[in-house]
Amino acid sequence: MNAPLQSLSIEPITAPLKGKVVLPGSKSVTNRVLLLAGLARGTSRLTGALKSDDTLYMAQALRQMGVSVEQPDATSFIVRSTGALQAPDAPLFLGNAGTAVRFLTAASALVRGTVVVGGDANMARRPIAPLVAALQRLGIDATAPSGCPPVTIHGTGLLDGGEVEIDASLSSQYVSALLMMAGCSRRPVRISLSGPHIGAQGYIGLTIAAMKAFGASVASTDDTSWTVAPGGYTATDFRIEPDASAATYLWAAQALSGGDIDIGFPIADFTQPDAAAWRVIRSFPHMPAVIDGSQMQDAIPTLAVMAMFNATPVRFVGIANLRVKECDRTHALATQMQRINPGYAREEGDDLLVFPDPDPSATAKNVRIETYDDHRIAMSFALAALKIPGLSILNPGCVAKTFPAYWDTLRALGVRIHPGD
Ligand SMILES: O=C(O)C1=C[C@@H](OP(=O)(O)O)[C@@H](O)[C@H](O)C1
Ligand SMILES: C=C(OP(=O)(O)O)C(=O)O
Repeated sequence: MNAPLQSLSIEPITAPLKGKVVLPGSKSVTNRVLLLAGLARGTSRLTGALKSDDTLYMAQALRQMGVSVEQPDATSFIVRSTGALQAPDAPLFLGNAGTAVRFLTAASALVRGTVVVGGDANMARRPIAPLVAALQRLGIDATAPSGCPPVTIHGTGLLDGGEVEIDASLSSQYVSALLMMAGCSRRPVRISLSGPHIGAQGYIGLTIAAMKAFGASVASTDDTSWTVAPGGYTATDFRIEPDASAATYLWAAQALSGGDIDIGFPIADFTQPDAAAWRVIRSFPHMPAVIDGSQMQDAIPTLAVMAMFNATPVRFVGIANLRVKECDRTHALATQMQRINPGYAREEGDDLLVFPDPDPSATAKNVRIETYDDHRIAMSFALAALKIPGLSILNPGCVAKTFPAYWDTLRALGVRIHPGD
């Protein structure tokens, strides 16, 4: 086996980037429909799916719980299930996949027996206490002593229903997890928000749409409470749309290079929240002075790196929970920008301020960008390397979390990328 690459060095582009790319399937949708298919009795064919660390961890966990998950080709899963998840005989290891950990923590309440849900060292620092507390309020025996994974759930195989409040200000995934679990309850479940706000509301819409495709019924009067009817899920065939967060890197590469990149999917057809980033990217090099990232959080690394080349400074607000993603993204972005040029960025409370350099090509430095095992830090700083000479990206393999073909996709557009030391 080859040792993982230490770094990739990227040459600045000398011409606009042009061409057609194939985007990976949506991580968010793939992990929702994998779980829903696992909770549905019968056979579901999922096409357009993402095959990456995050979704393969989900698929493997479902197999451990008695679901058959086959991979007939590079973008499909065939899921066969009895509709009931069984207790696995070993802990579920889910890497740093937030969706898989949160969704399976709640779904494990439907299992008769014990499930331990955990991941890697980074995941062991990502908060899950609000979700565990909500499960406890529903009468489920769930514990996470550190407030982060691993979580141990002792289920009875039956969920009674009821009402539960949850503070989802740290992660909307807690609500999505409860909603999907609630579809398999014996009586209706009402979920309402107790916290001041929810990070990315659009992800709740994505969850409800996927649940409805699998036959569930969800009612909501506003954006703060939902009632899920009992009845379980019906197996179905589902076409997964491309990943909007992945699209942001290509949109940015197009804007930064003045190029023309065809992502093969109409922007208006995306249902994921990060598609909203397109409007900001399109405004480059006149991005707004203040960008609210609350509803497009995964696009912020892309937008922040673009802001290094904007005509005017940009302040990113509404990004407090970027600090509890794969790494503290606000700190990672500021620190790596400052290593390129100390004046590039500043953290102010939870805001990130980016100050463009009027002549970035003169910034030539030999900077090896630390990526903190975070795919989005690696993918976004690759965009900076298109403009600034001398940058290399450490641990480039971390893009496998959601976009394993990222480097090949850039190469196919003409970007010159070489193994570093
Ligand atoms: O529900 C989802 O699919 C996601 C929700 C967001 O996380 P939070 O809800 O934790 O902010 C996002 O950052 C993540 O990549 C995917
Ligand atoms: C935050 C992310 O992932 P997750 O929470 O699903 O691990 C992401 O993909 O940017």
